Amino acid sequence: MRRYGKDTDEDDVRVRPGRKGSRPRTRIRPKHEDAAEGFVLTVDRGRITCLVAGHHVTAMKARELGRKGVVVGDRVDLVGDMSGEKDTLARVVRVRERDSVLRRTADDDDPFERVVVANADQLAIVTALADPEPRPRLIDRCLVAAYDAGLDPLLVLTKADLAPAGPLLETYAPLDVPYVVTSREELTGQALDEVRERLAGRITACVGHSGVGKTTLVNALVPERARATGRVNPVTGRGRHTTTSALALPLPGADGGWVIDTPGVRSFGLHHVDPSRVIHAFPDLVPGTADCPRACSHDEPDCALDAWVAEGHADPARLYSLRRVLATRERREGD
Ligand SMILES: Nc1nc2c(ncn2[C@@H]2O[C@H](COP(=O)(O)OP(=O)(O)OP(=O)(O)O)[C@@H](O)[C@H]2O)c(=O)[nH]1
Ligand SMILES: [Zn+2]
Repeated sequence: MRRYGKDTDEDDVRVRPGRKGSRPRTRIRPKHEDAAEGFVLTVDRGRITCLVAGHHVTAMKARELGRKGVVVGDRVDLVGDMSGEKDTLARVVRVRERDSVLRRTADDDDPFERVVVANADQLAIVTALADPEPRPRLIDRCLVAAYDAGLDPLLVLTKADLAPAGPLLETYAPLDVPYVVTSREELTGQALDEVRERLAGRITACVGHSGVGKTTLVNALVPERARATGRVNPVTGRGRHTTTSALALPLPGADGGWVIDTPGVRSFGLHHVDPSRVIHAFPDLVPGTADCPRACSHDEPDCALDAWVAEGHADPARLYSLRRVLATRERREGD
């Protein structure tokens, strides 16, 4: 049977002369069953670089995705030109369900959330011990963001050649946050191995204030980075203050894993954070909230935790630390 027989009203179809090989458009949208799976490495001005079957493919968002964002760490389905050759573009047609979302707002009054990274399971909070001076409130805010997103925090204290780590670590001891201390000189030796161990097999987002040595650290972890960045983002020289968009880099080694470098943050807005999720990062204190008033922020006079801790059920330093990180949700000058 001929599909476009003369006896149908196809006569009404005007075929433009000179358009060889043009076919009438089908109204049925393809279901993209043949879509390939990709992992988003970076997003730069609408260009999405994905890892697809071992090579880099540049893609755009398909219109059917609407306003749904695509961020680094997303697992996506792609169709179109998957050759990865220069000037080719594929289309991202689906974003798979995310295991986690790390969000931030530009500041606390800003209701507009930005998803920074998807699917990470660890947040490395990179802080220099000097130059720039450590900012405990920024660390606390990153901790809250990690707790809220369900990521395991990891403190990475850099520039140990400039100042000792002791005082800062004392502040964080009651929080039981794992940490590593590094300095540039050690980035070939044991400190680096320690970082590697912590990162192996995981998807780790790195955040930190600009200039703390995040890029230096990531470059040490991923020696092929220069090549990788050259391929992913030729514009970026990756010198000082040049990290402009988040970038996922594969960790060498048998366990694999990803490290995601993010642009330096000056602040970490926490408009979106729900205190009832933060308490779950303090499982030892959770039983003490049984008698709290409804929707207790655990940072208010009626909070039942004070009495419970006073009865000896938990270390007061833990409650103090919870309160301290919760208090960082309130904005202060310089955050
Ligand atoms: N003394 C000392 N300097 C370091 C160390 N690590 C990095 N630096 C220096 O600190 C400066 C900033 O390092 P980067 O790695 O570019 O910092 P960054 O955090 O990636 O900065 P952004 O790209 O702005 O986010 C550079 O001049 C580094 O050479 C260290 O362990 N000790
Ligand atoms: Zn409470």
